[in-house]
Amino acid sequence: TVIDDVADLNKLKFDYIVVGAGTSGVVVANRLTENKDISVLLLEAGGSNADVLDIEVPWLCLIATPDTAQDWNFTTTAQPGLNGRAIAYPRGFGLGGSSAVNYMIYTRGARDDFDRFARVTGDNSWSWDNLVPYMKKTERFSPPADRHNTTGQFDPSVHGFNGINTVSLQGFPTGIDSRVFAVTDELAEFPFNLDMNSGNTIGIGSTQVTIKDGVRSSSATSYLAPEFINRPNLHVLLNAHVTRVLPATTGSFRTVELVHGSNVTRLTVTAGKEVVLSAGSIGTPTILQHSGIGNASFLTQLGISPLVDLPSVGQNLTDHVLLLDSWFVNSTDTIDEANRNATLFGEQLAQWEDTHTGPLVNVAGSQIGWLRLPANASIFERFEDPASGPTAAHFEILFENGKLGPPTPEGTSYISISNALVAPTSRGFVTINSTDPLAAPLIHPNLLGTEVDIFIMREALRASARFAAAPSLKDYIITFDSFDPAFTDAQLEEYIRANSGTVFHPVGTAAMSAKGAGFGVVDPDLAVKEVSGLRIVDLSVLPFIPAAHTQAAAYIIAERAADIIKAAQC
Ligand SMILES: Cc1cc2nc3c(=O)[nH]c(=O)nc-3n(C[C@H](O)[C@H](O)[C@H](O)COP(=O)(O)OP(=O)(O)OC[C@H]3O[C@@H](n4cnc5c(N)ncnc54)[C@H](O)[C@@H]3O)c2cc1C
Repeated sequence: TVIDDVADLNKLKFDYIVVGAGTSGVVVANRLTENKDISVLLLEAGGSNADVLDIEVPWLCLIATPDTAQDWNFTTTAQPGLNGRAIAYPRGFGLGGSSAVNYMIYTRGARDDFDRFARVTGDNSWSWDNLVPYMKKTERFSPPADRHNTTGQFDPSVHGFNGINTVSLQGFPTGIDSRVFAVTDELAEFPFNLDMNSGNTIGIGSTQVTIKDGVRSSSATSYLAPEFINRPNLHVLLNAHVTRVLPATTGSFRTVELVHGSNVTRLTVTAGKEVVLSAGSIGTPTILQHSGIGNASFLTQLGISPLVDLPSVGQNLTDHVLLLDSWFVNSTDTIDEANRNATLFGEQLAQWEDTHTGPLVNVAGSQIGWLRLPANASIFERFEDPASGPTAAHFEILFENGKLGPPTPEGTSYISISNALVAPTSRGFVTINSTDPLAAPLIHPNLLGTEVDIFIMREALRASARFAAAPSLKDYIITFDSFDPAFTDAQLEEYIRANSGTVFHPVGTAAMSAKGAGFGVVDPDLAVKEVSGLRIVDLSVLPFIPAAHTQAAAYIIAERAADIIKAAQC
């Protein structure tokens, strides 16, 4: 039930307060309110996001951020690894959080990623095998928008078909599909992978997406569908920017302070049992630091009384790096024409509005793949392999039937063969910079901050160039557009630093560690160390970044967290 009058906050009692109605927070609020005797208040800084076309139409995700009403509109600090550029750092603002603005690619990650979580936290319940039930529980694997025959495009045995969030395959064929798959037969370094969500990610396969019948499926449209949001024991307050958590009694942080809408008066509300922070990898450490939970000497310098000295808060920010690359092709059957021809695009949008079919039901990335450096790569002579294990990639390769970005000149057509660095060794931070809790924090993802990261990116581009030279693409690709495959190491590095950005996957800023470890922010049960009444459930808790697009991890962790919280009720 959406609370219309903020004065009602005083009249109601809440067992739990969940801060942030994003990907993870909504899952927790949904699962806890399955028990009608449990009352939950879900607080979201943004609005409802209902009926926003750029959110609903899959292809339009490309313009849903940055600099929009459903984005926090953050900017990073100047990034040394990007030649000093500061870049936009989108985060979803409003119901669904980042799941309402993301690009919908759905990848769980590698078996080794989760097994590493189990290893570093000393808690085997975070292992892949123990999380598979939650992977299936969240997922309703469904037919694609065009109802095409999906045999041979995924492995049904690894999926869930009765969950809440829809996962499907892309729903419109593209002109490059058969060529990309043909290359997996031609070049051994690019194997075919029937289902990258099986635990073994390595290889190239069909992209799985959170799209239901041609429309985005976010945590807001799935876990907050009418039958859930209308539960009498689930109370949702929109436009509620949480400023701090406060100790209700010494050490028990069950009180939340917030401002509502444009009213600057700070309100407080107290949970009977627990507060769950699900404000994401930027929001959660920001709230903690304003609350005096963080590096005590840093907070003192800033003028905030430290209440709990947890120096890991806001540290360990880890993100993936994306570089879009294109090649000229001799076809007109690409997205480039609709990108520059308003009439054609209008027809596609009309088709989507009529039937939720057509090219706009797709998202960028007709196929994706996950690849590793060779075991004898020279970088491993001096540095440890940063990947979690053999099922996890060092870099991703993403294909699209045309060039992404602004319209291209008349008569030009492209294929994109892009790359992401998915085993980064760089670590950055999120820190507050002012005592004003409404001020944006400093965000330093430290993209391409290490020699290992630039090495992996260079080799990823070289792999893309080898892909582009495969027999099935030889007559299709005319020449390079973005970078010359003959570039030297130095030229490639210069090109990468000048053109890379984020894949929007920040994690790790309130990381889990073993109970009693002298670092980290939460224990393996996601309870904040050294306090009571406060848990964190969002991607800030990940100690390492999975080699995958990260939304699936948010759903999986939140499903398990809900069970942890329920078990603690008794
Ligand atoms: C543009 C973009 C594209 C992406 N593409 C993909 C993709 O294709 N595939 C994929 O897997 N992942 C993708 N991601 C990443 C993925 O969406 C996120 O990793 C994931 O959704 C994060 O979940 P979360 O629960 O940690 O945080 P979020 O979903 O961001 O939720 C945090 C919520 O907390 C709210 N909040 C924050 N601070 C406060 C406060 N002080 N008070 C009240 N509320 C607050 C926010 O408004 C938000 O609703 C993308 C992300 C973006 C931004």
